[in-house]
Amino acid sequence: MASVESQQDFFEGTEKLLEVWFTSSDGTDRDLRTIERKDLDALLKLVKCEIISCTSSKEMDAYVLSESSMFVTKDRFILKTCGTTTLLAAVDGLLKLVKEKVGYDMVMDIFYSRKNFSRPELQHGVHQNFENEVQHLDTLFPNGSAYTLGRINRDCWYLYTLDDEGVSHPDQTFELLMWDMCPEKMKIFTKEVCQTGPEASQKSGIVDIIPGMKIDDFLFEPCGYSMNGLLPDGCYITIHVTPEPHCSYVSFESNVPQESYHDLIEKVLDVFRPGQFLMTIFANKASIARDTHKTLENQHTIKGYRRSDHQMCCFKNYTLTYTQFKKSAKPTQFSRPII
Ligand SMILES: C[S@+](CC[C@H](N)C(=O)[O-])C[C@H]1O[C@@H](n2cnc3c(N)ncnc32)[C@H](O)[C@@H]1O
Repeated sequence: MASVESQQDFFEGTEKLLEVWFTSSDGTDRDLRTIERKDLDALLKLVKCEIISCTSSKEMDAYVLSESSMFVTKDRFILKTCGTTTLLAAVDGLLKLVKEKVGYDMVMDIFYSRKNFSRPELQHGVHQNFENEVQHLDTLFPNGSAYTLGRINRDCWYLYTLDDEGVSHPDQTFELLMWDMCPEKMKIFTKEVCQTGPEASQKSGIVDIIPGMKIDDFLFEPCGYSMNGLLPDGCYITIHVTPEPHCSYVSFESNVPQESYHDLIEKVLDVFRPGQFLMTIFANKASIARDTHKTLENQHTIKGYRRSDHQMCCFKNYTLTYTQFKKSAKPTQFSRPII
């Protein structure tokens, strides 16, 4: 069996994340889950990934993919893919498929986002830079808006959205993207330490992040881990781990509504112990998370981490907080000698 250290191939853990909300002009009741499996497989072929497994709750079908995850509800489609997948190659096909097979004729809202890649030159087509991704999306959505948050010469996060009135019922998305991971924690997500996804979920403490989840987890050979966790009322969490020390990365995403994400953040940090992380919280006006940005504004430290960046954006219907933290072991040097 190859060891993790010997696997020197670079893997881009950073995901491309697409969320599309659909509606119909005639108000008829429709359901994206009526799309047939063969059509989903064909769509994912365009992205260069495939379905590994599927679990369902009353409100959603959740798929673990060879490169991350996909979630399908009545009116929302989420596709999250990592590596060198070509996610945006599927958007046009998705819109046509949904119109033809489901009958939705309108996009209510779209969110495309990602962190900056470690090795953008390895990406294919439009994914090598955000400007090209935006140009591509602009051909499909005449009213799209594109943003960059964070430091454009360091770590940043890109967003494309419609900035319309959009989704009116409570909606929120919380993401923690982590890198420079603790090597000991990462070992758990290798076949040297665990044999299966469930063993890795148990040993790492992932099962305890939110008790009572219906978990679908997978441990890759020789390393790498993906999971979807389903909760009541259409809530989910999804976690993806790239444990290779030279490119370690973990993502956590959830739509659980919380007035404060403080406890959840601490639990996730305890499980993974990243060197650095960035966090985004989207909440619309109807969400109980709509005021989290107020608490986060004054939060300069979290459990041994110090804030390095913080921004807040107000869209028509959503507020978005972007914030970045680093392990605060070394004091920050405020001045530099002139050389
Ligand atoms: C699919 S997973 C999770 C990726 C995720 N976006 C993340 O947060 O890191 C990627 C990890 O699994 C490993 N892996 C092993 N076999 C793989 C395969 N067939 N496809 C994708 N990743 C694989 C990669 O080397 C990497 O460590």
